[in-house]
Amino acid sequence: MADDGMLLNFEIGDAPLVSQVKFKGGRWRDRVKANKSAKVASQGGPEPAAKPRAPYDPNRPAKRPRANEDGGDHRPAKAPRINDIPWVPTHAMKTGLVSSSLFTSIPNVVTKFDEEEPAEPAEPTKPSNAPLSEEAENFHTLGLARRVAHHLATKLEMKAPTSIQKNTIPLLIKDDSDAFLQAETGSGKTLAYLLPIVHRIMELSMNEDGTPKKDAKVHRNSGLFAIILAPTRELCKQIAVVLEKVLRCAPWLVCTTVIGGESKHSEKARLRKGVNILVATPGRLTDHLDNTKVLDVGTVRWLVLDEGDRMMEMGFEDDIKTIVGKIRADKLATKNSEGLVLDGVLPKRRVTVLCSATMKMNVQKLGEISLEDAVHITASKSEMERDAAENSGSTESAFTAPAQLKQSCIIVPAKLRLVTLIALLKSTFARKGSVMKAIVFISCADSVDFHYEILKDTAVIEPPPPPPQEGNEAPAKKVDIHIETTVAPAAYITSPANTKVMLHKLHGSLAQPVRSATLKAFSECKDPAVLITTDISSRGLDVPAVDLVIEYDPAFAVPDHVHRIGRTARAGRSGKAVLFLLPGPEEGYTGILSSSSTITPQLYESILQKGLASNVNLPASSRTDNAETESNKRETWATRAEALQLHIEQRLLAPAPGFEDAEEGPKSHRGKFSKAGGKSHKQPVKKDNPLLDAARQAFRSHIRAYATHVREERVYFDMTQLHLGHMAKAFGLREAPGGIGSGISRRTHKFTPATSGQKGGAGASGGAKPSVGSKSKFDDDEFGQVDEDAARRMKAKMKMLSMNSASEFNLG
Ligand SMILES: Nc1ncnc2c1ncn2[C@@H]1O[C@H](COP(=O)(O)OP(=O)(O)OP(=O)(O)O)[C@@H](O)[C@H]1O
Repeated sequence: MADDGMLLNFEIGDAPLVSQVKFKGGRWRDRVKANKSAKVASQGGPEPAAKPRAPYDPNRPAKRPRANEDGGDHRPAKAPRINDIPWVPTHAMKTGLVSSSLFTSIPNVVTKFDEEEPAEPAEPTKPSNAPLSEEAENFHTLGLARRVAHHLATKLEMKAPTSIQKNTIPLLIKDDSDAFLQAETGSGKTLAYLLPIVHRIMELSMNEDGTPKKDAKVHRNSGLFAIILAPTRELCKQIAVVLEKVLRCAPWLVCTTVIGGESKHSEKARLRKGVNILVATPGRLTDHLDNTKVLDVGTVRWLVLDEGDRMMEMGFEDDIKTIVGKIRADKLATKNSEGLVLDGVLPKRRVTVLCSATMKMNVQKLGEISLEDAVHITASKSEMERDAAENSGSTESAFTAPAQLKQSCIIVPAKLRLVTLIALLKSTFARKGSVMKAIVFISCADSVDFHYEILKDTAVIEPPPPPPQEGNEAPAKKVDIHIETTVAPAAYITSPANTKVMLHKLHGSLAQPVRSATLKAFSECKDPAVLITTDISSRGLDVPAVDLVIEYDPAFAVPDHVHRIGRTARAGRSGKAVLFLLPGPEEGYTGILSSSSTITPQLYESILQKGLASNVNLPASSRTDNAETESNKRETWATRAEALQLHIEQRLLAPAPGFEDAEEGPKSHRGKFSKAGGKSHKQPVKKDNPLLDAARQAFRSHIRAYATHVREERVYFDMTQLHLGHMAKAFGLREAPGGIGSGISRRTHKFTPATSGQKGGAGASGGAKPSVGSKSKFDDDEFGQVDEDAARRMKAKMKMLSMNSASEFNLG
């Protein structure tokens, strides 16, 4: 592929390469300039390193004095003009394309950085969501049957409960009140509500000595006792997997899911066979309650609403009202159809449990719909933490990130975002074993698609091996067709230590089997892996070994940020979270985040330096020789960043396959010519590279998504302050494409990711393309609230853009 060629040319600083450059085509001025620089380069001069460049000092204060303010220039040295760089990809010369500098006209960062790297605390921070000490607590002493406690300890390697489990389990075993469970991400809320439910259902078939009854054993047809609702199919599946593991100690009990994405017929068939615990998405359950007669909720004693606030946010309020109403309306059966007495062992009333790590205002509303005299159960906090939470007075601040999670932010100028992201991922995976899994959160599906395409290896996944020949014993390797377009090696992120890093993408516009298979692939990947995703992965997702979360686009609201970063540092494990912010108003955003946790600012320059310090960990396909040569040592991170950006821009501008072939002219012409007996007229038809289209679409969706930050936070995420031209650079584009204005006028903080086709998801977090079975996420009807102010600001922005169309990117 042409891209590969460019990757090869990305190997920089090799003199022999320069002498092979022949400049043809393009504008004559560019050819003359290019020939001049090639001639100079072939005579050994001027090398990038020879240019006067301010040495980079990572320890310098980030509050950068302006150039000459203190007699020196602390900004990265101006990168050489592209035509002066002898290793510039030949394609740029051929087509007369020139890149603008990444380091010019970038806004000042006002955040103050520590002069020195913050010293590591003498003692590592104590995890706040870890299991308690085994000596002090165990599951049996909380009231769980010995059989369950033993199963947890021996089969699931869980010997002691977490704090929220310790506080919830005894209460839900003894008491029949409604409950609101609230604890940090990764603190084990799922088992906190599952274990008491399983324990009490199991009790129906246990003797007093804890042995299973011989005759009256509960089986799958004994009744549906509990329904667990969760907002996304992924989360439902995850809950079902945990439940299945627990139920291995009571194999006579059965759980299943009704979540859509498969035929209703097969879901009905499973319900008909009988089920004791059902995990469902609200939309699908409502459908079954309306249409599936076999679904009898008379015996249901528990209704759990996991991630309740998210369900409200996704527009499931009406479904939840319907479900609660139908369950409550159905008379509570004291005996099941087989005459088994349920009261006394199971709760005497219908118990509702609401669950979340954060509490948005809509949880209160959900509480009003579903809870009656609920007990508020939280994880035990130290006195100091409780005081801090109370003193802060904020409703959201009580919900902090796990204490052991290390948070930092990078203030990156828009133009440098993409190269900084690549540099960060490269340095992250530079050492073997240090980071196994990273999640990158991006605001919309189109942008996820684009970044996946840019970061993946151009040679996608190995084709499936041929079927075994007769006599050939080797079993055929199974390749999951669902992940062919969502899992690929990551070309830019590899290092000599980690030569294989797998890239995954996930968003709500993908078909359900693809989503499930991709998540499974990420979760089970033995190689280091990166997941690029929308907020669809922010809630409840429990993937072991996620060491790093990168918020490349900030969350649309603070609670979403808390959930996103909570994908790491789970159950006492360590983890890091990095937030990308733009210089300017966005820098103030850390103020509202750091009321509950410390966020250390990092210099983007040091990220670039770390990630692009050496040439040897460039994409495998671009390496002609792994040895660190003298010439590539001379390169600086700034020129490497320029080269990387240029390379990406070139990939976008490379002609689409078939561009060089002359194509038939328009049909009408062809007909005319042939009728007249003339020669068939061929004319080249320009086709844009699909990657360029993807970049433009991603850019548009990104800008639209930017407008959907919650109203209170728009002071930090201010559309009017966004430099669209600079932002375009972060998508490998040389100028901002048009077409952003339409649709921007309508926005809402009730953005709804198209997570599953359960609800036609509107909004940015799920992506800016139509979800499965839904309309475009920016369709007018999808938005509940019209923001005329946003429309006005956007129009002004677009006007400004068209006035400045001779932007700095139109250099060619
Ligand atoms: N007692 C325990 N001992 C060890 N590990 C546990 C224990 N309880 C739960 N875990 C593990 O902790 C992880 C997080 O659990 P879970 O997904 O229930 O957290 P959560 O509080 O629901 O998080 P979130 O709010 O992000 O959804 C899981 O991998 C789970 O297996």
